[in-house]
Amino acid sequence: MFSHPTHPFELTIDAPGSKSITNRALMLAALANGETLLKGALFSDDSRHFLQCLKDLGFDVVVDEPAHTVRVTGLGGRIPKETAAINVGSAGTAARFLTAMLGCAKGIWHLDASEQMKKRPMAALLNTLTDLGCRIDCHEKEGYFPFTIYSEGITASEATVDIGDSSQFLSALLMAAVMMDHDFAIHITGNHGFSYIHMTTAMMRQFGVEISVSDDQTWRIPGNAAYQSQNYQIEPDVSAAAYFYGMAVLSGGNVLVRHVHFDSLQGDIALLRTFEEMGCSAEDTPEGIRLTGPAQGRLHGIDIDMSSFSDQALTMAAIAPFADSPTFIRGIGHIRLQESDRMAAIVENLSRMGIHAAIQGNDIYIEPGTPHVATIETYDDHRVAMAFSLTGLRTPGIIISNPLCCRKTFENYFDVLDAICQNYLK
Ligand SMILES: O=C(O)C1=C[C@@H](OP(=O)(O)O)[C@@H](O)[C@H](O)C1
Ligand SMILES: C=C(OP(=O)(O)O)C(=O)O
Repeated sequence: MFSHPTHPFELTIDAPGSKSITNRALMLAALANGETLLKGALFSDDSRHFLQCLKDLGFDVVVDEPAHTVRVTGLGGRIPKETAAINVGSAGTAARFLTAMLGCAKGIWHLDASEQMKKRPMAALLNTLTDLGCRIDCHEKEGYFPFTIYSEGITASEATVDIGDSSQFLSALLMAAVMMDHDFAIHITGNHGFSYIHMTTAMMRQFGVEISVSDDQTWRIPGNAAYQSQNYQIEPDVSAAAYFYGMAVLSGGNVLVRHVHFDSLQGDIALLRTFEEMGCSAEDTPEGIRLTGPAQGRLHGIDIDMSSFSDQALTMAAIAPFADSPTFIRGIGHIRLQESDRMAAIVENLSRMGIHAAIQGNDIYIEPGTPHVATIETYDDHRVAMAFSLTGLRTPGIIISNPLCCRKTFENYFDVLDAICQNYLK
């Protein structure tokens, strides 16, 4: 439950390590040859599952949580065990990346997941791996977790994958393709934002593998490619930082999140440019970006394609009612397939607060208004919980049901929020 800020926020704060970068770096480190030290790693349910999966596959992984580091000893593309059972929890990244990695490795692999992840799409990736020669037995429902992969390794030289449901399918295959010792090409079908694919190729480059792309349609990975072990600094999570920046937007104050910069690998950084268009100002200082919110009543609605930073659709939806004109969030149809049906979660929770919002195909329309007190149904979705905590800053008394679901990517978000609020709320 929240109450009204008494004065604008003036905040300098740290965000946890990036989930997307941590889980990519874990995969790249495991496939590199030798010891990689990851600094600034995230420790949350998603990365804890990835770490446990690597251990269950036999990798030597040493975690130092207080130091935010992980040491991974990679075996140059080899998996230590020939058969293993892993559980990816609710992490889409672990689910997709490790499925591709094991599909490329000779062995028998049993993969299980949380009840939430069992409902999320895997079929496009499983179809591609089947086309490449793997046998995959799904144990509950065709195209979903849990399943067993029987792989003899991959000898084919090209594959096609449909990324309409998730760009993680392509990211997974790109990173895993380095395990093959021949040239490999991946073609895509389906539409999806490319920001996370660009993150993948940028990180592959940082780990020493250069791949070529034709028209964002075909990716070629050279047969002699190999990841290099190294010391690697993980960026803070911009998707998590967005909730702190949202506090500046709604309180009219300013918030600086340390080490967040506009040259981030993370596409969600585009949210800050969007906030600028809505009336905020952003300054990239050596310490991090400082966002200053507009004076009360000066926040403008926006018509914005968020397909390449759709994790922030919920943040935008929580803020949009306070704008002086309607907001259109476009190109986000795929968020129906994430931790919850996020389009439905937006409309349902806004209407509980008396705000008119409507789904129009792949877009959402939100009218300005004054949200009233309501209980937010989180559907066990961390972003629903964290995003609507922002609405609570302007609508005292909002209740977030099951706030602990934030543990997926930001374990102590509500403790941090509480500590912030002590200074600003009456
Ligand atoms: O590759 C990644 O790290 C991610 C890709 C996106 O998922 P989709 O590609 O399924 O939209 C994003 O929503 C998710 O939080 C992280
Ligand atoms: C969609 C998300 O996660 P995942 O990596 O499980 O797809 C998310 O973090 O908003």
